[in-house]
Amino acid sequence: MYGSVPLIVRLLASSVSVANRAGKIVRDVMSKGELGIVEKGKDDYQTEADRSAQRCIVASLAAQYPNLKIIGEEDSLEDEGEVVSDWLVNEIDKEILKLQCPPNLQEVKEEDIVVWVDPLDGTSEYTQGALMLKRDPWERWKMYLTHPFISMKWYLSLLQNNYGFLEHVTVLIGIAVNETPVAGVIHQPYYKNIVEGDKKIGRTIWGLHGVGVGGFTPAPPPESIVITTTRSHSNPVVEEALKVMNASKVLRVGGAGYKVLQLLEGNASIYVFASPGCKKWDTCAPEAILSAAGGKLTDILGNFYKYGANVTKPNKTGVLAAVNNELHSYALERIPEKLQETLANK
Ligand SMILES: Nc1ncnc2c1ncn2[C@@H]1O[C@H](COP(=O)(O)O)[C@@H](O)[C@H]1OP(=O)(O)O
Ligand SMILES: [Mg+2]
Repeated sequence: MYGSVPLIVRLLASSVSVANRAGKIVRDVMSKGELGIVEKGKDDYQTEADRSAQRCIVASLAAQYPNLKIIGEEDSLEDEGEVVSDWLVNEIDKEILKLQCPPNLQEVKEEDIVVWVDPLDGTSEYTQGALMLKRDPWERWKMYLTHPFISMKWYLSLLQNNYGFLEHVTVLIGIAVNETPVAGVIHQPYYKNIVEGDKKIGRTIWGLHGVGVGGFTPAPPPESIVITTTRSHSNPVVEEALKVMNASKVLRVGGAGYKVLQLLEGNASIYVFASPGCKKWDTCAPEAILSAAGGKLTDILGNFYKYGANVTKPNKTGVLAAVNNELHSYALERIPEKLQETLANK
């Protein structure tokens, strides 16, 4: 039906609609209250929301674009469980379809593309948010006792943080062409919005190389250096890389998607994470959107990651990102060589 629209624009338009549906699944699982938390590895968890949202995204895109290579965080699920028809999205965002495709992307074919999917980035923030949504203190305490990974100190800090960090949760769909992220979607299921006077929940941010970004209002970086980094996966090397930045403030937030939003919305200047842990599905969509806005996302050594179908999944050498080249160079120059070597040899 939209065959005259170049593939990359159609795929981005479909991804926006699919991410919106996945975001609703994420909220529905939370409302039902049964998260079904499974421990995948150290500090690495999966919930019913991750599983269901991934099924929705992968099945919906595969049905419309059968020759795409799609790689998702929860790929071991591929053949398990049915995809209810209500999760199969065939709508396509009409506003995105109107975008003018840049000449260098007009001939892209499905075979040139890898789609990287993180159905729920910020799983720690999601599960801790669920805990904090239990308004009845006794119910909350009971859930805390069965929750896998929160220390008492952290529990108390969550209580002080106005019931958690659900805005940090995102759904990420990144589109890489010939190994480079060129388009992407970051959906925030818990973003609180006012649209034409009505309260709305959720928003969807997109980016396309050569076109730009949409779904939010970009803002220039803060006047002094503000760093954004992990709140749940820190270690001494991560802290060392923060110290050398000479920052006026450090924003510790969850998820790679939400950290890149901090850069795009002018709340932070640089995203620094000097550790393995992030994977290609965490950074593909954020990198595509950031670079469409004129920014740069690399590893801690200043090298771009590649997003082809056969690359290794972990971003072993960390993340360094900024809204412009100048801030990226500022940060890169400050990372000690020794620290770069430590990560490169991990
Ligand atoms: N040590 C780790 N183990 C598992 N996932 C990690 C680790 N470090 C980072 N991540 C993933 O990278 C994202 C950004 O990290 P952080 O929030 O710590 O800055 C996280 O949301 C998490 O993705 P996910 O939540 O999808 O599992
Ligand atoms: Mg993630």
